[in-house]
Amino acid sequence: MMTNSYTSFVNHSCVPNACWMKIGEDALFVRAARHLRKGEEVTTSYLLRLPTAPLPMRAAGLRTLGFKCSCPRCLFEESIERFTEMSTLPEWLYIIAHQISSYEAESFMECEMLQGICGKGIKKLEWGLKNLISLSDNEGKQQWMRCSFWAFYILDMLDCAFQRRSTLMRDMETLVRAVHHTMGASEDLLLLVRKLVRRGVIQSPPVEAILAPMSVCLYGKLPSSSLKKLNDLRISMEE
Ligand SMILES: C[S@@+](CC[C@H](N)C(=O)[O-])C[C@H]1O[C@@H](n2cnc3c(N)ncnc32)[C@H](O)[C@@H]1O
Repeated sequence: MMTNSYTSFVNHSCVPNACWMKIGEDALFVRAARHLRKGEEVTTSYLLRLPTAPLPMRAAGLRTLGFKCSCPRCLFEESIERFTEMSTLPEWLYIIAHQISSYEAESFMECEMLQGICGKGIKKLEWGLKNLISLSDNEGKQQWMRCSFWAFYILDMLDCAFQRRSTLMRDMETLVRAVHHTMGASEDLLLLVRKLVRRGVIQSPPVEAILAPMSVCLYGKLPSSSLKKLNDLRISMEE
């Protein structure tokens, strides 16, 4: 873990190996999001808004900071775009899907049109991932793409929840693992899954196990009572 004075030397990557941890106004930490190899460059995501988002949105965010990212995830996403055509879906669609899945999960059942579009997009993407990527490094790259479109996956999953509830847990686990693999953590996804557990849409014990590594990235190795206090503090600061 490194603190304020060193964090300004950390470069950006869309597949970072560390994440920011800010406590209060003054404390800024960079903490490892995965095991770091000796000599490996430490990177974080500079994208404060929607860091998990698809390539065009990440690129636009980084343009405002004055550079183009050439990390493996960006290069891969660019190379597969002409097959999946995911960027033909408008940016507002992603933003709305993200807002609904992150903050307004209560109303997810009322978004049939949006869910239909997201579902079609995801089917095309999954087809592309299965058929277009060489088998050698298929798994990791699939994870990156699922991370980029996690809000679409959530809407699609919840849309289908009543027809195939038994697979919801497995799909959710796959998605959380994909985001963890790519980014270390997404606080939005973490909060959403917790919300779904509270509402009884998915069951708690297995979810806790898959969320644990994300919680550790965001808040460190703290007991759940402290995590809750931190989360409550963050939410009350936003209100
Ligand atoms: C906080 S500094 C990072 C440390 C800086 N590279 C240095 O040597 O001091 C931020 C600047 O580093 C550059 N930078 C960081 N990540 C980059 C990346 N993935 N690709 C290109 N430039 C990057 C950009 O110019 C950015 O404005």
